[in-house]
Amino acid sequence: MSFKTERLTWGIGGKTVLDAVSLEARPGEMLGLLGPNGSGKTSLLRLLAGLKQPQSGRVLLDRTDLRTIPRRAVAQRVAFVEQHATTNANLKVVDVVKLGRFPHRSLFSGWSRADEEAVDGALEKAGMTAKRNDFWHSLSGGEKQRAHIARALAQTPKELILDEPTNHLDIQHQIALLKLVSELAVTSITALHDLNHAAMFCDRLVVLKQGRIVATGTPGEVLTEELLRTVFSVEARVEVSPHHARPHIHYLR
Ligand SMILES: Nc1ncnc2c1ncn2[C@@H]1O[C@H](COP(=O)(O)OP(=O)(O)OP(=O)(O)O)[C@@H](O)[C@H]1O
Repeated sequence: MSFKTERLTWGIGGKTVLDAVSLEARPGEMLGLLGPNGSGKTSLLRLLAGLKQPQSGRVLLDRTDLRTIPRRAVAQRVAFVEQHATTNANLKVVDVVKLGRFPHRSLFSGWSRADEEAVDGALEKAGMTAKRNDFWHSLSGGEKQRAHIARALAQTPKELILDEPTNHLDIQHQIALLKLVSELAVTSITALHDLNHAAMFCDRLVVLKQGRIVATGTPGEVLTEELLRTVFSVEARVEVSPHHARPHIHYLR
């Protein structure tokens, strides 16, 4: 087991945003989190990362209640790239990525070869090696997003939480990022809006509607024409792609 939630409930201002959400991310899988705008994806990811506390229910990390695990121990294994991640200081890209090593370092340890290798590897995987010495403010939106991904990878997490990570990325980098995440030896939970990308790369999908899970399973099990109509309010035809054998959605005009 990796992440598991048990009847997680959270709300704000009298509104229930997440209603008894129970899910499990299996070790090593890429779990896609889908749902229309406002369905609760970001709220759920923030609960999983321990940035919000549930009003009832709990998050388990390898069978241990997340609330009982020290923050530093969580940070050593869980990396989270938020939807609107910002970095204010005008640091170089490499310095931002180095921040990912922070949870692994003690007060007395120097910068190690392992730290250096983690940073170099993360920059490479995120396609940011050529920009390592560029200043943050000189980056495009997509490059900033990739630098945040690199920082998360430098953390060498066992669990990776990504909130719409392909936002701002051109199509080449969207595909490259999703392929990278699907091939990493980590458990990942990724909120996505592009259902065809989710179908292509995720092992399993969880679909939220108004804070409740309405479907869980493989892309082939979940992405039905009926679900597209009732959850996403679109008419579509779903075929098995002859190219990658996953569902492919044709939206109808
Ligand atoms: N801090 C907050 N204050 C008020 N309302 C909030 C807060 N956080 C979440 N909500 C509300 O909870 C609902 C779910 O929001 P959330 O951001 O989790 O949805 P989402 O599925 O990630 O949406 P999107 O696809 O648009 O990013 C929304 O109606 C949102 O307005």
